[in-house]
Amino acid sequence: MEGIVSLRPSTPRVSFHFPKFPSSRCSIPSILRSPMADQRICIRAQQSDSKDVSSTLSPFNESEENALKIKEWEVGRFRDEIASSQGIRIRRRPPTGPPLHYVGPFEFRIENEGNTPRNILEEIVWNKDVEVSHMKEKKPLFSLKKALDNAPPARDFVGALRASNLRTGLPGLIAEVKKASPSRGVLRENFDPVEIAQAYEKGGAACLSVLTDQKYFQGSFENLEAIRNAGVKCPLLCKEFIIDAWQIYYARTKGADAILLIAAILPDLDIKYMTKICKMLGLAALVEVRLVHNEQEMDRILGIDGVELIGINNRDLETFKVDISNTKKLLEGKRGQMICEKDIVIVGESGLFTPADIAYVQESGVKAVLVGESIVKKSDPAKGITELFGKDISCNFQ
Ligand SMILES: O=P(O)(O)OC[C@@H](O)[C@@H](O)c1c[nH]c2ccccc12
Repeated sequence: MEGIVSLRPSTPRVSFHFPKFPSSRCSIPSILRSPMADQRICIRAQQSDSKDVSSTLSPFNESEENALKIKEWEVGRFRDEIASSQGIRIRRRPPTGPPLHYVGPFEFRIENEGNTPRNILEEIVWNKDVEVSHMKEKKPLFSLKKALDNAPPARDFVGALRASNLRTGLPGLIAEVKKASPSRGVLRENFDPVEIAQAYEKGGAACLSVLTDQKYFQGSFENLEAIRNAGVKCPLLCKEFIIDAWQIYYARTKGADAILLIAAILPDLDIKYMTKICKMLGLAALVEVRLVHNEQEMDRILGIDGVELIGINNRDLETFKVDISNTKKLLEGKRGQMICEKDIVIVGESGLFTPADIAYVQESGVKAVLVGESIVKKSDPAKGITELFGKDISCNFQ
């Protein structure tokens, strides 16, 4: 693949080609030998007959602020490069050209795929990046750390799922409090999060998942907080697109007992780091992999120590396609053995509507399910749970 660099000096325009990324992307040497370094060399070579060019081109002569911008830009490119070596196609931010001062008097631009997200997941992540940076300005980490002292205690999310599985002989239910989604639109007009949460608890849910993303799911942290403060005993998963460790602290201050980490967005190092933060805060981390076309994500996550809970999302968040039929294939053989050895709880997520769906994922090795649409749409969500499982799983019943 070739990238094109255009230099637009006040004098004649110069443009030339350079290899955009080295083909092998995983080794450290390829990272150290960054495309940026190649560009610098090219630019210097192109400009070598003009006077004093190397000094104006060198970032080391820029002001500190410019040098910082350049570093940030380079770090962003390295991060995307590392992510891409792990099969992650989601870019954390819209691609931008390097800071203008990178080449001194020249305007420097890389032609890229444009600043349009490639799919809905990438769009959500780009929006989240802006949203989180605003939130961080309002509540810096040190103030969140102080607020942790007043947060309600974290409860055992994974323990509740295991206990429910033992009690009912069926997968433990994580019932989702979700008003809307980009793929299904508004699911419930008359939406009272606390009422729904209480109905789920009454119906036998082991845990709840509360959407907090506002823009795409019409959720909120207020909903999470209200459910926690209403005295609902089921442990709560904060269903958010986490791209920054700050969000984990924030979720905890709002009463979350677990958070979601999406393998399609986060490179291994982020997952390792964030899992450790969760442990430190007493939170469970549900690490989500996609079922559709994706064994690589499962293998990546199985290779990370300390992961206790893996969700297999039957919906591909890039295309919205739902398919549960590969669950069995993904969980058999060596992977199944590893899951057993590590005592990992597998959660089947999305697109589950009938007792037959539940039976199928259970036979495949799933010990818990995450369900939204099929129960949140019901006028009585507690009854919806009984219909979904084909039997009453509430505590009162047994
Ligand atoms: O409503 P459903 O099809 O039962 O799906 C629930 C849940 O799995 C889904 O909302 C979900 C799974 N992973 C996510 C990540 C972000 C937002 C939402 C999700």
